[in-house]
Amino acid sequence: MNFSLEGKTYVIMGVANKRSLAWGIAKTLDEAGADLIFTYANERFEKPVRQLAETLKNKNSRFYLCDVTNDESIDQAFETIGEDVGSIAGLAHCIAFADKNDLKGEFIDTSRDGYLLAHNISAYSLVAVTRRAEKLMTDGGKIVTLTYLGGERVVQNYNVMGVAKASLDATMKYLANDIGKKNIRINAISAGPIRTLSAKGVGDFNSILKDIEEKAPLRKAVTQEDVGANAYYLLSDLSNGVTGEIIHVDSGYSILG
Ligand SMILES: CCCCCCc1ccc(Oc2ccc(Oc3cccc(O)n3)cc2)c(O)c1
Repeated sequence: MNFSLEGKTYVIMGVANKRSLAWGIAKTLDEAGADLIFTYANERFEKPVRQLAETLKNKNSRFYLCDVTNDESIDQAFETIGEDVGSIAGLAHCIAFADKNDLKGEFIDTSRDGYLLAHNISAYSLVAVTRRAEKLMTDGGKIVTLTYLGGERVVQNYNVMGVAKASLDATMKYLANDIGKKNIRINAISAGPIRTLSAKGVGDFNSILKDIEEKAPLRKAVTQEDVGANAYYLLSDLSNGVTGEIIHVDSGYSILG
C-alpha cells in the first residue's frame, strides 16, 4: 500500500493565516508530496495564502477565489479547477462562520439571520462544495471537514455554532451515503480547542483550553500538527473503508462525562 501523495492533487478550503487548521492540513499533505489547490473567500485572503504557500516544499500550488455563500462563485471555482488540473484526489473543507454576537450570552437570543448565516456557511457549504468536487473525483476521492464537540453536547457560549456543527455532522453522514457508491469517502475531524483566528470569536475560549490541559486524558491541548496528521490519514488510503465517521482529535476530552 503506497501512502505517498505524490501526483495527487488536493483542494484546501479555508486557510486564513499560519494558525489556521487548514494550514496545518496543507503542510502535512505537502510533506507527503501532494499538489495543493487553495481556495479563499475574498481577495483579502489571496496575498496571505500565496505567501504561506511559498513556504511549502511544492512551489506549484494553485489559488482560486471561492465564496461559499455564492453558488456562482463555487461553480466558477470548480469549473476552473477542473479545466486546470482535470481531477482531484480529495478536499479539505475548513470553513465556518457565525456572527460573534451569537457566540456568547444565551443561545435563546439567536436571531433568524444569525442562525441562517451560521448554517449557510458552516453546514450547507459542505453540500454545495461536495456536489461540485465529486465531479472532479473521477478515480474516487476523500473529503474531510472540521467539526467540534459543541455540536454533540452543550458547550457554554458555542451556541449557534454548536447547532450548525450538529447540522454539519449529519450533513457529512448523509453525503457519505450518497457519494460512497462513487468511491468517495467523507469524514470529519472534531478538533479540541486550538488558538486560531476563528477561536478568537468564541466567548471564554481560554477557560475551555485550560480545562483541556487540566482534565483531558492526555493533559495537553491538541496542535495544528495533530489535526494535519489525522487529515492525512482521512485523505489517504490509510483510512480506506472509513466513511461517515467523526474522529475526535481532542486529547480524549470527549470521553469524559
Ligand atoms: C466555547 C467553545 C470554545 C472552544 C471552541 C473551539 C472552536 C474554535 C474555533 C471554531 O471555528 C469557528 C469558526 C468561525 C467562528 O465564527 C467567528 C469567528 C471569529 C469572528 C466571528 O465574527 N465569527 C467561530 C468558530 C470552532 O468551530 C470551535
